[in-house]
Amino acid sequence: TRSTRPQRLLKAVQKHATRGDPQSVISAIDHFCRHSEWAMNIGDEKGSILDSVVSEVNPEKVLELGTYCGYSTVRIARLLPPGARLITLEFNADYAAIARQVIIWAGLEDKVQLVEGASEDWIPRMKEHFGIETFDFVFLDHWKDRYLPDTKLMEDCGLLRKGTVLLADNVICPGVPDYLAYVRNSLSYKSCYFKSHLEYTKAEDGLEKSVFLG
Ligand SMILES: CNc1ncnc2c1ncn2[C@@H]1O[C@H](/C=C/CNC(=O)c2cc(-c3ccc(F)cc3)cc(O)c2O)[C@@H](O)[C@H]1O
Ligand SMILES: [Mg+2]
Repeated sequence: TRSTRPQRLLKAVQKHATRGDPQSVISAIDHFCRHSEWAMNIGDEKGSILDSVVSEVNPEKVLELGTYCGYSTVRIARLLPPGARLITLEFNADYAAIARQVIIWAGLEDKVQLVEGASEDWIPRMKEHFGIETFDFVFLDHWKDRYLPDTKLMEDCGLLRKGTVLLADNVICPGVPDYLAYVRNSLSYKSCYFKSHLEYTKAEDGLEKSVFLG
């Protein structure tokens, strides 16, 4: 049967990227998505904004919601200091299998823990299962109608501390209106918008950075 797009994306990584070189993995995926098949990776333009926020926060404990093929996982993990850990949640087994291979190709498997499961099931288990008290940085890029409920769940589970940074993809396209209204109106967040473009296109999109104030 015909291969899937994530399988073809992984093939492109294994063909064009150098094992152990995260930048070459990023470039191979961006080239594939720009010249062969569009895929819903954050991409190079918004990816540079992600890079700058991660570098500014310099987090020890990172949570990513929605791994997909692992593109943003690699972007984030390549910038983390030694000993820092990134937990990424992905409930689609096929995508998780591809992402595992992409992360290994980038040589970042020691910094990344890919958990195959749903965010709503695993957020409440971060403390007892992973020994995580609070996260320093959270990247939201899963189903758009889940950003808000999962943010409230992270609050309720005590996983956010004064200064935790949430960075949300796609706040314009496809859009996350309920989440945006919440973080922009809540007295518990200081929020700002980074205007950009939908990955590999000229359409407007952007990232919302929200600092939890406790
Ligand atoms: C709900 N709990 C969950 N727990 C664990 N993993 C979850 C998950 N929800 C979704 N996922 C996974 O995250 C990923 C979902 C991402 C959803 N993203 C989008 O829909 C999206 C869509 C677009 C998009 C934009 C314009 C357009 F015309 C078409 C698509 C662009 C993006 O950057 C996107 O992120 C998948 O791998 C899915 O299996
Ligand atoms: Mg996205």
